[in-house]
Amino acid sequence: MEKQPRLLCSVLSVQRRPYEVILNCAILAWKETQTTKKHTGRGIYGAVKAGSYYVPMCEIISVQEKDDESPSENSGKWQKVPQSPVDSCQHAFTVSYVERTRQHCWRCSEVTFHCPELALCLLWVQTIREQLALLTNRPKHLLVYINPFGGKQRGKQIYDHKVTPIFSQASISTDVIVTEHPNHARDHLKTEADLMKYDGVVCVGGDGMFSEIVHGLVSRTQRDEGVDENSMKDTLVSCRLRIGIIPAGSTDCICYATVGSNDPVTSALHIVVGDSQSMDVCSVHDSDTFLRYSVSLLGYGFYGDVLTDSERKRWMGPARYDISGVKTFLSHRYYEGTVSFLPAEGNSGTPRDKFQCRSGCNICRGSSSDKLVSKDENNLPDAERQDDWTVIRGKFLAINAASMSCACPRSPKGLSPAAHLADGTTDLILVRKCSRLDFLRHLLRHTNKDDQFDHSFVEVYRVRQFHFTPRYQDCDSEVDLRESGVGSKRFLSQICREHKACGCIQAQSNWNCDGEILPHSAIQVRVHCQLISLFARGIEEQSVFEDPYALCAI
Ligand SMILES: CCCCCCCCCCCCC/C=C/[C@@H](O)[C@H](COP(=O)(O)O)NC(=O)CCCCC
Ligand SMILES: Nc1ncnc2c1ncn2[C@@H]1O[C@H](COP(=O)(O)OP(=O)(O)O)[C@@H](O)[C@H]1O
Ligand SMILES: [Ca+2]
Repeated sequence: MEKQPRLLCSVLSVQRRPYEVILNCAILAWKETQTTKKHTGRGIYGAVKAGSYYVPMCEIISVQEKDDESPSENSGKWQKVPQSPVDSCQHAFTVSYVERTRQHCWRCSEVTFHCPELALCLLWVQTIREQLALLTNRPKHLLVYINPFGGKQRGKQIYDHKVTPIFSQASISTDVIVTEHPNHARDHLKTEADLMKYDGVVCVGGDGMFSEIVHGLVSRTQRDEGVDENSMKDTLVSCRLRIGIIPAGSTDCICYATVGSNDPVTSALHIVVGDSQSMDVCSVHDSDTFLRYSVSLLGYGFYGDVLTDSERKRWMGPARYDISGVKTFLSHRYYEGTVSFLPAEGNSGTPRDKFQCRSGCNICRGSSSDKLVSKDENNLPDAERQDDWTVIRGKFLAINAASMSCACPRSPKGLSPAAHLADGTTDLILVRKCSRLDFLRHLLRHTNKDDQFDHSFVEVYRVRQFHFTPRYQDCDSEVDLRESGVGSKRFLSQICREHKACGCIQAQSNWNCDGEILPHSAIQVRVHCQLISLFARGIEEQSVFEDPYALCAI
C-alpha cells in the first residue's frame, strides 16, 4: 500500500490497552504500544508482541462520539483510581466498519477508542468525518421500492429490521415505496419519480423486481435522451443512477452473482460504501418492436417452461421452482428452430475459460473502452460484420443466454461460470435433443463442480448478438411432424388448437427473461455493454475473503 501522509497520530486506548492510532486519507490503523508486564516468578517482566490492525477508509461506515460510562467498560462495583494516561481516558469515539465473515458476507463491526481529553476525542471524530465526506461515491439519498410479495413475502420485514438501521447509521435518507401491484415500480420510475433527487435506486425483492427497476430506469433514460428503444441499431445511453439489490426473492441470482451472497446486510453495506459494478444489458426485440431487457438469463425451452409452469404455483414460494423443475424435466420437451449469432471476438475470452469474472475483472475493464460501439479485434463495428454471423438449426431442449454467470444458491457457479458481468457479451448455450439421462447429467452439473459444457450435445458460444426463429412460426404453414413423434403430416394450425387436449408436442416455448415470462418465440437480442451500474463490486477473490483486510494484523 502506498504510504500516505499522516493526518492524526495519538495514543488512545482500546479495551484499556494503549494503542498508537494513525489516520491517513486511506486507512485508520491502530497498533498496540504497551509492553505488557508479565510476572515470571523471578521478578523479571517481559514484552508481549504488539497487535496491529487497520481498516481502509472506504470501508468505514460511520464514527460516533460515545459516552464513556458504558456498562461494558465500567461494569464493576467499584471505580479504579486512574494511575496512568490509559486509565484516565474519559472520552471515547466508536468507529463502525465493514468486517468480512464467511461466504462473501459482510457485517458491521465496531471499535471504540478512548481519549484522555475531550478536545482530542472531538478532533478525531471531526477528522474521520471529514475524510468520509470526501468519499463522493457514497449515496446520501435513495429511492427504495419494496415488493412485499417476493420470495417468502418477507421483503418489508427484511428492509425494516436489517437494512434501515444500517442506512440510518450511515446517515442515508430514503424515500420508500411499498409496491401495490406488478409494474408499480417500473411505471413510477418511468414516468413519475423525480430522479434528480436521488443518488440511487434500491429494490427489495427478487430478480423479477430488479427487472422492473432496470426497465423503469433504462426506458426513462432513453426517453430523456431521445433514443428510440424500438430500433435495435440505436446505441442505448447508460443510466446515471446506480441500483442496489436487497435480496428478498426466490432465486436472487443477480444479487448472488454480483456480490457472492444473497444476504441483505451484505447488500446494504455495499450500498453504504458506495460500491459500483457496471453490468451488461441485453435488449430483446421482435423486428422493430422492443420487447424487454435482460441482465441475467434468457432461457428458451427448459428454463422457459419451468418458469411458465412455476407462475401457476406462486403460492408455494421459492419451492415452486423445484416442483416445476422436476415436472419440466420429466416432460422432456424439445423445440426446433434456428439460432444465428454474431460471435464475440478479440480479447473476450471463451465460456470454457477456467478463470471467472471477479471484482476488478480485467476483461470487463478492457471492454469499457469499446462500450459505445461494439467492435471486433479488426475494429469493425458489429453492424459491418454481416459475414461473421453463424447459423445453427436443430432440435433443442434448452437455449440459454447467460449475460453473467447466473450463480445462485441452487447453482453456486451458475449456468455459465466464466461469463462476465460487464464485457458486452452473453454466453449462448445450446442444449440439443438428447436422452433424459444425458440431460439430467447436464443439469446436475449446474449444481456441482463438473463442467456442464463437456457433453457432445452441448455447445456454447460467446456472442454479441443472436436471433432465434422457431421452426413452426405461424399456424398457417404446413409442417412435417413425423420426426416429432406425432405420426403423420398435419397442419400446424390443427396442432396448435389440439395439442393441449391430445398431449402431442407443443411447437413453441416461452422465453424466461430474468424470471419474467416473455410470451414470444422469435426474438433478436443485442448486448449493450455496461448499460447499468449496481451498488456492488463483483465477487471478491477468495484470498481477500479468507484473509480479511478490513481488520487484519499488519
Ligand atoms: C431436475 C433438476 C434440475 C436442477 C437444475 C438446477 C439448476 C438451477 C440453475 C438456476 C439458474 C437460474 C438463473 C436465474 C433465474 C432467475 O432470474 C429466475 C427468477 O428469479 P426470481 O425472480 O428471484 O424468482 N429464476 C428461475 O428462472 C428459476 C429457475 C429454477 C430452475 C430449476
Ligand atoms: N405489490 C405487488 N403485488 C404483486 N406482484 C408484485 C408486486 N410488486 C412487484 N410484483 C411482481 O412480483 C413478481 C416477482 O417479484 P420478485 O421480487 O422477483 O419475487 P420472486 O423472486 O419470488 O419471483 C415480479 O414480476 C414483480 O413485477
Ligand atoms: Ca456479459
